[in-house]
Amino acid sequence: MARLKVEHLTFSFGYKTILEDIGFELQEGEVLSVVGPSGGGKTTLLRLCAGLLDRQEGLIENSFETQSIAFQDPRLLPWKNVIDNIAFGLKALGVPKSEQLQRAREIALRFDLEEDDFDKFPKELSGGMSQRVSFARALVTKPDLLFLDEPFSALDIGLKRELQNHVIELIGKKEITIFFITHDIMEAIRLSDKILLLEPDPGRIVKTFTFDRPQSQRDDAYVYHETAKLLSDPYIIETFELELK
Ligand SMILES: Nc1ncnc2c1ncn2[C@@H]1O[C@H](COP(=O)(O)OP(=O)(O)OP(=O)(O)O)[C@@H](O)[C@H]1O
Repeated sequence: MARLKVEHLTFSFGYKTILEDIGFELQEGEVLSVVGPSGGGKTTLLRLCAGLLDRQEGLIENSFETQSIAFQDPRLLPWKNVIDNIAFGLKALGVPKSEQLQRAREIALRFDLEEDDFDKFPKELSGGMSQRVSFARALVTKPDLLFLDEPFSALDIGLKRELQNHVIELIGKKEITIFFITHDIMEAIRLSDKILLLEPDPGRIVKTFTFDRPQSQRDDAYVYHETAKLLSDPYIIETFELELK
């Protein structure tokens, strides 16, 4: 079974220690979230795990065969239209052109992009549309491991729920493993099997929360209840510097 295993990971930018002695395991089919305050090192951890930054101390073992990443900022190629942006990863995998276009169109429609939008270039798209294109591009290759760096944070509530539901569908089919970073505890509870709480300066994992109920059965009542529970947890209160009322 594939897994991402991290042990005693410590990382610095210059003289500043950003992450200290991080350890966790993400098993195939699981969703693991990292939550914590801004600047705590979440993106740095994701970039290390995805191989975008070189490891300094500690161990990272990633045995997933394929992976992709969706970032908060869509990072579309400005000279390619919607469909070619989505198909870009398939081209790199050597998928024939006609199949690239067919798969890109299918996923674009599933993400509620319209035929009229397919020929548009990134500068002609709204923020929400760009985000959907970016998300479609990450998923079109059917990666075994998906890294999500706050991909929903700039979206309106309707669109956020829609994309989250799409992720929940994939999770239900056990088709994907997800490493997810977010500021949003409610979002993390909706989607995750496990949440790691990252305390800043230097970034350390101070607590792990686990959720047994399948994501497809987490209704609003469950999510609100679990959120309220987490928001009264002393580690969450201290890490996010929440004031008790
Ligand atoms: N390339 C870099 N060079 C130097 N310092 C960096 C670099 N990238 C990030 N940092 C610093 O590392 C720390 C952690 O940043 P990181 O982006 O990982 O945090 P984060 O928890 O993802 O924050 P946010 O939630 O705001 O995105 C910050 O102090 C940031 O200024």
